[in-house]
Amino acid sequence: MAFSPDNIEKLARARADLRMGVPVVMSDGVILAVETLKADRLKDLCSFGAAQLALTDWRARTLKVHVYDSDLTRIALPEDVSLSWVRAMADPADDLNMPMKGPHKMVRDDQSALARAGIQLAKSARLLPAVLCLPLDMPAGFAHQHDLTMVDQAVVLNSQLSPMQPVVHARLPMTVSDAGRLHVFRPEDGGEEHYAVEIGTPDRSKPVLARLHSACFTGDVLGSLKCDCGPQLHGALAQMGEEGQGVLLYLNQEGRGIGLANKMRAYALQDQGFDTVEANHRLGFEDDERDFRIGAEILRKLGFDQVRLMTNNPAKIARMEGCGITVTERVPLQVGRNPLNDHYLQTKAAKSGHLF
Ligand SMILES: Nc1nc2c(ncn2[C@@H]2O[C@H](COP(=O)(O)OP(=O)(O)OP(=O)(O)O)[C@@H](O)[C@H]2O)c(=O)[nH]1
Ligand SMILES: [Zn+2]
Repeated sequence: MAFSPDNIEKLARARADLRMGVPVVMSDGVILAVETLKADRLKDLCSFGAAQLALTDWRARTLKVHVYDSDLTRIALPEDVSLSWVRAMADPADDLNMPMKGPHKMVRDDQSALARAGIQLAKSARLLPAVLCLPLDMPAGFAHQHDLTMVDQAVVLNSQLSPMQPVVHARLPMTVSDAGRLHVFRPEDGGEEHYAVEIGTPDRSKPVLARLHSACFTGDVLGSLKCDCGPQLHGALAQMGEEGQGVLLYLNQEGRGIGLANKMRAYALQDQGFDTVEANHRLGFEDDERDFRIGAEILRKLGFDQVRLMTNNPAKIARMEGCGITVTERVPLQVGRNPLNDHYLQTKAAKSGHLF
């Protein structure tokens, strides 16, 4: 292994830079995340050349802005651009008070890869999916001059998974079973850790009762009534305890992969009357941004390739199968319906195909 950081390690650095508001240089230019943009950096960026604001197609639809690049849109920054204008374009919090933010000058050349990679990096940094981009002729020189991290655009766009490594496991007696064991997995790029709770010693040659649980701080820890996550987490563990074996992956993919801050933005939009899917779209996200390769890889590292999957979500089954895990049976997990999450569960059934 080389002493210097490789391409995937540089991506992890770039994510940290974006979260601090520091620009990141890519193969075709430089980008800045809108969420962490500071006024002086916006001014500097504009002094270097004609910068653009890149938003996803979903955000563009909410703003009624034309989409020329299929999955994203690029808007030339107006001459009198201000930090508050840039933020209002990216963050839907004030859409209802301030619906019109145009007219806009669209960028329509075929150089959209920088914007696409920038948005993808912002998403993986769990920020709003919106970036400022400035195309550059000599990006390496620019990176060197300003002491910025430089990443390969193709590596961002390929979204290769950083391999998950087992860090440690230890016995964990729980109320549902005293034969519990917690495994900690860490991606090689130092990113977010994920956990596996193994109950009993399941036979690796047979399908294991499994649950892929996505973190929900509000539901799992606080007992939120807006979703069914807490009861699903505890219900799944209880069933594994009764059967004497099973594996529950606790995946840190909060908010279906958009992060807790963005999930709370979505909750604020839900208080304005939008449903769970519409709220994600107004923020510029797909309705489900989770990467199921992580769960599949952890299962394989634990020695499992066949599961009896506890879920109501057929898309989860398809995505696990797509990642090479055989789902021999769907085990329904219908718990925790209450008057405050009834509409949320109905929306999941109507729009995401959940089976309740
Ligand atoms: N973006 C967003 N995420 C939410 C919302 N409500 C819950 N979540 C997240 O949704 C995830 C719940 O996913 P899962 O319990 O795996 O649910 P699922 O994919 O619908 O499928 P099941 O296996 O049937 O539970 C957690 O990460 C929650 O934080 C919401 O309104 N918006
Ligand atoms: Zn939840």
